[in-house]
Formats: sequence, structure tokens, C-alpha cells
Amino acid sequence: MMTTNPFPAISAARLPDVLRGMPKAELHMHIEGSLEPELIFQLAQRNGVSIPYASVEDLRRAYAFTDLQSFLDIYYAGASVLLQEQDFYDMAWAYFERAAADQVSRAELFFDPQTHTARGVSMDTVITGLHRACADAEQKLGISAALILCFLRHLSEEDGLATLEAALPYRDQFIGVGLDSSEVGHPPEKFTRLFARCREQGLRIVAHAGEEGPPAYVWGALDLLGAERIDHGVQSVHDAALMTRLAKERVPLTVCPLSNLKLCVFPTLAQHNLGALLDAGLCATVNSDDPAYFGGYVNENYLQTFAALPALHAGHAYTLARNSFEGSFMDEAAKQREIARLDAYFAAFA
Ligand SMILES: Nc1ncnc2[nH]cnc12
Ligand SMILES: [Zn+2]
Repeated sequence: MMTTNPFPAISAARLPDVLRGMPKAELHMHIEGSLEPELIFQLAQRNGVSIPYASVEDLRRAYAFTDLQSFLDIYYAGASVLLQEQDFYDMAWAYFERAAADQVSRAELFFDPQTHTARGVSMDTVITGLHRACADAEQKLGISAALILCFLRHLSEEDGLATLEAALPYRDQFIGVGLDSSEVGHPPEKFTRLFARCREQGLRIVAHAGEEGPPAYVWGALDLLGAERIDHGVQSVHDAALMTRLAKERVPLTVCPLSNLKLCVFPTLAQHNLGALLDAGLCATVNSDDPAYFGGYVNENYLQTFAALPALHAGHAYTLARNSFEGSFMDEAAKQREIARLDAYFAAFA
């Protein structure tokens, strides 16, 4: 339990600037969820795709979600404007420019190939465009970037296996795999064979679990899929044995507070359990999930969450940023360099 602030010189009033400026990694960001309404309209026009909204404002007005599924329906519709390699590049590049402004120095991006291949867009188009943007992010913005291919859990395991086969020729262009989309009713055990095959390929493994689904899905993600990180995981607080395990094994949880708010996982940010997860010793991190849909990129997630939870102080800010590097899939030397940079950033406020 971290009750005393190890950085007393950082008052609550200075905290927002410290949060904005601290180096951080983002580990849970669906690149299709960074597609801003303006870009959706631009790409729709460029590609001659019709969308059932009259204007950017009209589209934004539809972003009133009641749960995960109500969001996913709109999110998949938005992705329908992506057709060409350049579209995937432009989408990712727009994200990287925003991430750079938020002092993100490492970004691990989810992408959903099945959303695109089902519409006749090739795996090559998707991965080549995204990977080119990652290379440019590194070169032009100094952001270390990597891709994680997510399987849609509302589809079958066979569909996932075929998707993996189609992606393997691009094996050097993504570092891992994840599991996303509609959680409840699609438990981890549905994908045991698929993830075993991914592990054989040496891919890093993450999975959404415990966003809306029960703690049993988190256990399943760890034990049946071999997940090294849990995306969301906020429902873990309902299972004491699970909390003990997550803390003991330092399993990173990629928490997304504004997403949880907009999808009604918590009624208000003041009721979010981020502070409880940290104080229980879990390796929790802050991320934006689908920032174009949920009202903010990663710094906005930090700022709004700290504003809503006054028990969080500069010590928590440091821990969250440190956890983001610890939980990343960078090599150990790169992690240590980032953590040293973070230490120097906080030391300057002493
Ligand atoms: N929050 C989320 N949960 C599950 N699947 C998603 N795909 C994009 N965002 C998601
Ligand atoms: Zn997500």
C-alpha cells in the first residue's frame, strides 16, 4: 500500500504537468480505434466508400455507448473505409504523431486483420501499411513501435487459425498476438489450439480478459492461452486468489480508464479501481484502448483518472510509467534505458 508520496515536491497542482511530460509506454491501443471521425470521412471520400452518417458531427453523436458490443458495432463500421496500404499507413501515422506529443516512447499497437480480410483487403496491405508507419515512427519521431495481431473472439478458432497462416509470411513484422472483440460468451478455452500454435511460432501472447467477463476468463487467458499480459483485467478484483497471483507473478494489466468509463464498466471514473490494483501490488498500466472513440489519448487517460481519484499521487504516476516499460515487450536493455530516463525525469523534481 503506497500511502505516502515518495515525491513530496510534486504537489497535486503540479501533477498534471508531470503526467503529461513523463516518458511512458502505451501497451493497449487498437490502431483501428485511433481512426478519428475526420479521417474516416477523408478516407471514405478518397476510396468512394459510403458511410451512413451525414457529417463528422453526426458520426461523433453516435459515440454514445452502453457496453462493449454497442461500441464494437460502430468501431467495425468505421474500419470499413480502410482499403489501401496508404490508408493503414495514414491511420497509424496520425496515432504516432499524437503519441509523440504525449511523450510515448514505446508503443505496442493492436490490429485486427480479420476486420479487413473479411472485406477483401489483403493481409499484405494491412501489415505492410502499418509496419511502414512503425518504421517511420522510429526514424522520424524516436518512438519504438511494434505490432500485435489480434484475433476476433466472436469468430471461430478455425478462422483464427487461417488468419495466423495468412500472417506467418509477415512473421518478422509483428511481435505477438492478442485476443479481442466481444468477450462474454467467447471464453479463452475457445482458442486453446490457436494460441498453442502461436506460442510454437515464438510469438508474444496477450489477451483481453476481465473487461466485462468474469475472473475465470483471466485465469483461462493465463493458464490456457499462456497470456503474458492481461488487457483490461479490471474484474480481477472480485477474486482474491487471482489478485494474489497477478501481484506475485507481476502479470501486467493494461488498464484503459476512459474506455471503462465510456463502455459503462464503471459508472464514474471516481469509482475506477486503478488505485486499488496498484495498492494491491499489481503491475497496472494506463492506456487509451480506442482513443478516437473514448474521448482521449493516453495523457488524457492519466489526467482524467488522477483528477477523479485524489488518492493517486506522484508516486503512483511514477509506478504507472515504470510498469508500462516493465510490462512492454522491449528487450531488457531497452527497458532499463527507458526506466533510467524515467528516474532522471522524476529526480529533477526532488
Ligand atoms: N475494449 C475492447 N475490448 C474488446 N475488443 C476491442 N476491440 C477494440 N477495443 C476493444
Ligand atoms: Zn482493447
